[in-house]
Amino acid sequence: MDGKSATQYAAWKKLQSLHSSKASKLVLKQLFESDPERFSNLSASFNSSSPDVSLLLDYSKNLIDSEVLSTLFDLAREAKVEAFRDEMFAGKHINTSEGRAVLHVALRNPPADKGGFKISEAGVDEVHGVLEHIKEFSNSVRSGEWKGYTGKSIDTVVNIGIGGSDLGPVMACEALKHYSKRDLKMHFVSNIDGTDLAEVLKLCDRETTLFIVASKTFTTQETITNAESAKAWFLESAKDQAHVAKHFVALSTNTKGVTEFGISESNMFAFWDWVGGRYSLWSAIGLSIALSIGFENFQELLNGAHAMDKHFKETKLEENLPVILALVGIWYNDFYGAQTQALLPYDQYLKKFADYFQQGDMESNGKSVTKDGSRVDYETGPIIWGQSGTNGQHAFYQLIHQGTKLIPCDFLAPVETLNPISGGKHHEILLSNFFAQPEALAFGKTEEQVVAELGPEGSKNAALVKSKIFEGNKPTNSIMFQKLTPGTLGALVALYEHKIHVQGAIWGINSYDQMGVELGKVLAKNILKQLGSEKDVQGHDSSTTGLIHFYQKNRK
Ligand SMILES: O=P(O)(O)OC[C@H]1O[C@H](O)[C@H](O)[C@@H](O)[C@@H]1O
Repeated sequence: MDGKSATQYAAWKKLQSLHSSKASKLVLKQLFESDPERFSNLSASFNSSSPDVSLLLDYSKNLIDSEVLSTLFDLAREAKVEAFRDEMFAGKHINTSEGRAVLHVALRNPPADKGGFKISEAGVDEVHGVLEHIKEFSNSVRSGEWKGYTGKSIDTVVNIGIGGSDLGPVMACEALKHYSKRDLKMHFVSNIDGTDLAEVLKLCDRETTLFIVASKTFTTQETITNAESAKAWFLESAKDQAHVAKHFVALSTNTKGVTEFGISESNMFAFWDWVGGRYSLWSAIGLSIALSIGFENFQELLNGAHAMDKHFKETKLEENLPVILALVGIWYNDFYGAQTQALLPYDQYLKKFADYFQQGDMESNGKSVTKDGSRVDYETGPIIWGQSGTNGQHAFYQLIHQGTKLIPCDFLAPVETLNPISGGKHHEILLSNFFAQPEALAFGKTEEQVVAELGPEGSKNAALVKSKIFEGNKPTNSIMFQKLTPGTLGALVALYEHKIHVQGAIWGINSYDQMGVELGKVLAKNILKQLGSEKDVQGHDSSTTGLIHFYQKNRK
């Protein structure tokens, strides 16, 4: 914490020596054989006041024993994870490079008289007012009361935003489609590539479309350009600028930018600089989610996240789900040299979950200097990737099972499906795969088993035998939840948010800035200016100049 290099911790050094002395002995098959209670010893649960919102985390299929695990918890204590967590909840400005608090937890915090945490920071007392605004507005659009410029109700919503102003709403709208108002079509435009907007506009009617311009800063080139083009498209038939008020709303912290764009303050949903873009789906940025699933469901999403916040804040480290995920992740990331972490939800509604946490995790913990500016001499944030099961099985699981890389995987699945078609047959098949894959990864298939299967004749082909061996001992976490409700989704997202927080705390980095996205933006602005100029491009290396010349020569 506070910029301390993780390698200085005694527990870190002990983990290094445990890895050197034990790694080859941490064999899942033997670990399970030697401890019949391994599952109950190495699983933990999260429960909330809502019976539907609960999670089981089975972390027994990890390359850990009690000594490794207790040393990992020692590391968390030495890195003062609990104090750092409490500082976040108290509103301390833990985003030190930008001098900001980090308070996405305040966005889902109930009022203090209803059991909420006490958080003192400017703007926190405005949270419930903005939620009220979201409620009124989403109710009026959903009921048909909100009318477009020709008096028709809204039937299409286009969210224009990128990064955190896109990925959260996209992921949550997809995840909660079951609860959505089907006659309100939702579209998301993010890319500056004109194709993104052009293809969506083909599906829209100017009289019945609502555009949500979502941008924390309201300066993001992609979003402002897309929003301007959408406004021009709208005005082609609406003509009168005054009609914009019926069809454009903004979600932002930048009132000046919003009003300059031509959206009145009354059509603006505010949030605050202590909400990071990748942590903003709980804020006004979630307006499209509230429009899609209704405000009550949106509130349930917040409640589920708050329940996880309470769990994270109040549960001892050894039973604390985000802490366990974080520590197990560090064990592979920093001691086994694993580069990536796969998120594999066995729930089609969660197909965007890994995409969402690519930004959540990689923008947060993709850092190489500690908070005090020292270069780290260990690995920080993992590469996050994945897709929904069983599709992934037929694409990339081969490499996880038999490739040369160690890929820790998190498997997630609901006990109950929201679509029990064909008498529940699909879900049983889905879950049988969810159970089978971690089992196969952990225990593999030995040469003896392959030989027995192939028989004496088939086994004469030694290469074939080798190709059919599964070494096993591949680590996984399995997370089960009752069914994908808004509350469950809230809890799951908050679980991974806090995992990221704990890892960042141990690595001593600032998980809450994103300076690494700036350089490319600045260079692109400069090149854009040069592309429009008569003069030859200046100041680039020969590769960049060559590419620009190629483009200039061939553009029509
Ligand atoms: O919401 P905006 O201000 O438009 O920002 C959109 C995105 O811009 C940048 O890429 C940041 O790195 C992201 O964290 C942010 O979510």
